[in-house]
Amino acid sequence: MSIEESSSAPEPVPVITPFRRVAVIGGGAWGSALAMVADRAGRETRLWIREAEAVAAIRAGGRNPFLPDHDMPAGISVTGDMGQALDGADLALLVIPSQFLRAMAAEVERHAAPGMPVVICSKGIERDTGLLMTQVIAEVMPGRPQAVLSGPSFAAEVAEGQPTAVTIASADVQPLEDDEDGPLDPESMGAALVASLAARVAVTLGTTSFRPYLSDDLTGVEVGGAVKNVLAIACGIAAGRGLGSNPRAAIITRGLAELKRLAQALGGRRETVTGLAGIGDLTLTCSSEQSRNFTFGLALGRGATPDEALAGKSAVVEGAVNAETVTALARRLGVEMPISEAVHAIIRGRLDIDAAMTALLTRPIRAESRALEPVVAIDHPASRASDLETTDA
Ligand SMILES: NC(=O)C1=CN([C@@H]2O[C@H](COP(=O)(O)OP(=O)(O)OC[C@H]3O[C@@H](n4cnc5c(N)ncnc54)[C@H](O)[C@@H]3O)[C@@H](O)[C@H]2O)C=CC1
Ligand SMILES: O=C(CO)COP(=O)(O)O
Repeated sequence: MSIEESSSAPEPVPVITPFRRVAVIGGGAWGSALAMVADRAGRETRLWIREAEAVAAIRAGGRNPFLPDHDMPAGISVTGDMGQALDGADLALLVIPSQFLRAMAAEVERHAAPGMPVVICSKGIERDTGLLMTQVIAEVMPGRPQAVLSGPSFAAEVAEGQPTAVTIASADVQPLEDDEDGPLDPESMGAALVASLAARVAVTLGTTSFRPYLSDDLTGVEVGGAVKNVLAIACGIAAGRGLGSNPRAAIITRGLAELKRLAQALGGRRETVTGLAGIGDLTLTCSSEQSRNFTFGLALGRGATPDEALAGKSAVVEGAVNAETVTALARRLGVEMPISEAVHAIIRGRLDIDAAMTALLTRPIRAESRALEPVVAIDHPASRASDLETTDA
């Protein structure tokens, strides 16, 4: 820092008022952990759980079967009554598996106060429509302010209070000055970010162990959360097949290229992909048996069928459904996502794992970066890529 800078008057620190009453809608592992975060941050917290048995278990023994190794703090009020959970709430966190969010959000809309913002904490794309979760919410809760919370955050570690960093994005980050004539002014954008819903949610949930970063790129954040689950299955499959560290690094890196292409095709930004909700969450879930998506892939790689790998599990494996939703969306947009395609084909039983690996490894040889023009594509000497190209649904 220069002498001139250090002697200048300090910038005024903006005061942001946190939300006081937080309703967490969805009491699976992640909703329960986020309720603990809100409680630790000093917010009046209510947790709505769909399963009456889980509500009863918490009331009787203080533990949620969805997060069985952690005590629910007594300060969190747990209920199976949506109206009660939302009564007086000034913020709701929606923590519902992606394929059920539409139905649950419609119920939230019936009980929520007008203008109460919602924070989407689910990671996925809707199967029937191909819509991102923000688009689903815009349809079901029209006009309601919304933010997205995502990033590398295993529920159990958050419940333990392990240091965790997440991204919170909201769309209300408009430049304060008219910059139609030129590039965005970073100062203006920075000021807008501080005044955004994302910032208010961040001060509502931030603690010494839970650190939010702010963004205005909802699309980039959402695509990261949905695609990393599919790639975690790919890494699990490779591990289950007995493959080592080289293949995992290749899947993560080339998977990130797929994630980036899809995010950009949908209007998301490249720097979001290299942030917590992109590469951060991708590396977490691709390298840990704590991930349900990774362990699902592990079972497939060891020879289980998808049904066998999912049997008897109440925990959601978003990537098992999202392999289909992600690849369908990518095809519609003309985006190449060969690893995700391979995962989808394996789950559907259209391609066996060895054939998928060979097909991926023998795709045409091309420049690592598509930024290099013209894009070269040379036939691989051992080409079997046609296996992948014929797996279309
Ligand atoms: N568990 C984690 O570490 C994290 C999970 N997430 C995301 O949070 C979302 C919720 O996941 P978890 O809390 O982990 O779930 P979970 O696997 O712990 O529990 C399953 C959840 O699904 C709900 N559910 C089951 N059938 C339903 C139906 N028909 N309608 C509505 N809800 C139904 C249950 O009530 C329960 O909340 C997912 O999108 C997941 O990707 C995001 C970050 C971390
Ligand atoms: O999203 C998660 C961590 O950020 C949880 O991943 P899994 O659903 O694969 O367990």
